Amino acid sequence: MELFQYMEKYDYEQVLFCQDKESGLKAIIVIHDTTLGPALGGTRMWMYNSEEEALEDALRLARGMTYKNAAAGLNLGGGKTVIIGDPRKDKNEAMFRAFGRFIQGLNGRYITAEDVGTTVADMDIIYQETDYVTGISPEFGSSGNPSPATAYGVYRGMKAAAKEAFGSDSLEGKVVAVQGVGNVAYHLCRHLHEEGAKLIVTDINKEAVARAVEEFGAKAVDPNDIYGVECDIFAPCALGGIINDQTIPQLKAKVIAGSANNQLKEPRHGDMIHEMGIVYAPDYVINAGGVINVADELYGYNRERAMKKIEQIYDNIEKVFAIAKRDNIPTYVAADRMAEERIETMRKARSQFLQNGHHILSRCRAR
Ligand SMILES: NC(=O)C1=CN([C@@H]2O[C@H](COP(=O)(O)OP(=O)(O)OC[C@H]3O[C@@H](n4cnc5c(N)ncnc54)[C@H](O)[C@@H]3O)[C@@H](O)[C@H]2O)C=CC1
Ligand SMILES: CC(C)CC(=O)C(=O)O
Repeated sequence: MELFQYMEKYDYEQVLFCQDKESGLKAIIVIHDTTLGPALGGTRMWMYNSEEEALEDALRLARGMTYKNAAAGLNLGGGKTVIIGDPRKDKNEAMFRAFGRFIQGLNGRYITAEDVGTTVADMDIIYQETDYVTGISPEFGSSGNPSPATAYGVYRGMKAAAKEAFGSDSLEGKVVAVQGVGNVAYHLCRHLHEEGAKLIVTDINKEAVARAVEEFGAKAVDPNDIYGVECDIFAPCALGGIINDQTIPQLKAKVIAGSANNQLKEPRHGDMIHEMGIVYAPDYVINAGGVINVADELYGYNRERAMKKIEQIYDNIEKVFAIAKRDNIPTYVAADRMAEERIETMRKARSQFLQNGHHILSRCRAR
């Protein structure tokens, strides 16, 4: 990849490669856009096959956060980190301390949180080195693990998508196929089970599957079979790129609504599902519950206030569907339009000069 060419094409601000030999830290922090405020996005730890693959993931995820934060109405820009390594084997305290120091060096331009492969305990270690971390333990006045909040937002957004597809937002009796039953999807399955939905689940982790089968009466299928199962709703809750040339022909669902980031492998796959009449709830709009929850920490965390905002994901998804209908475009394009309009409006609103704490006249600065 020609990095600068790619950065120019999608308007990335900054890419930071962080290395610490002693702890084995190899991290890539990407700040995509800070028009709306500091870049906030989680840290993913994953066993990437190559540095190129890690960089591509970080770049895509960071840009997704710009759109997610804008569409959710947050005064935050977009960024993300990936750490190269196996979260089950390669973590150590020094690694997250070193990483925390790199974040502190950015002086608030980037704020982190959990993502796939990182936990509240990891964030607590990072917190020892930097203020710019959210989703730490509640005893520090923080919001804790963002996954239940993300799950609640996905549940609300799924109801809005069901209303669009089936004429009612009730999920009772609906068959939902869930791919990946990790941190977010476990809580999502709980909401769905409580409402009377029927669950089909898969995961590469057998224990995660067994828990969903036991607690929610879910039916388990092999990971490769989840795309083609008979269901009303497909909920991708594992990794990205799963709506692609191979999986689309298998899909039987009328709705796609799940927590995974970057679900469409390429934009054209969004066009394909649109043409098939599938109602797609754009990933970064429906999965914003976690970031809305951690962002509330910037004001002094208040769970009630955060949950009220997460409820509104239902309305945000409806707004996206309305734009898509108005402009006769696929929902993923409508979501981009909604996010981009907000960023542009705010960019213009902020174009006037504002003296930011420092007096511009040197004789006044001295006082
Ligand atoms: N945790 C959060 O608050 C948020 C998570 N997301 C996204 O939601 C997705 C899930 O996140 P978490 O639940 O936090 O991660 P997680 O790591 O707890 O869960 C992901 C699950 O997917 C499984 N998985 C991985 N590859 C799979 C495959 N090919 N087939 C079936 N299962 C597979 C894993 O074994 C794991 O159980 C990710 O894409 C993440 O970026 C988005 C917004 C917020
Ligand atoms: C997990 C969130 C707190 C932030 C994030 O990285 C996301 O929404 O993908």
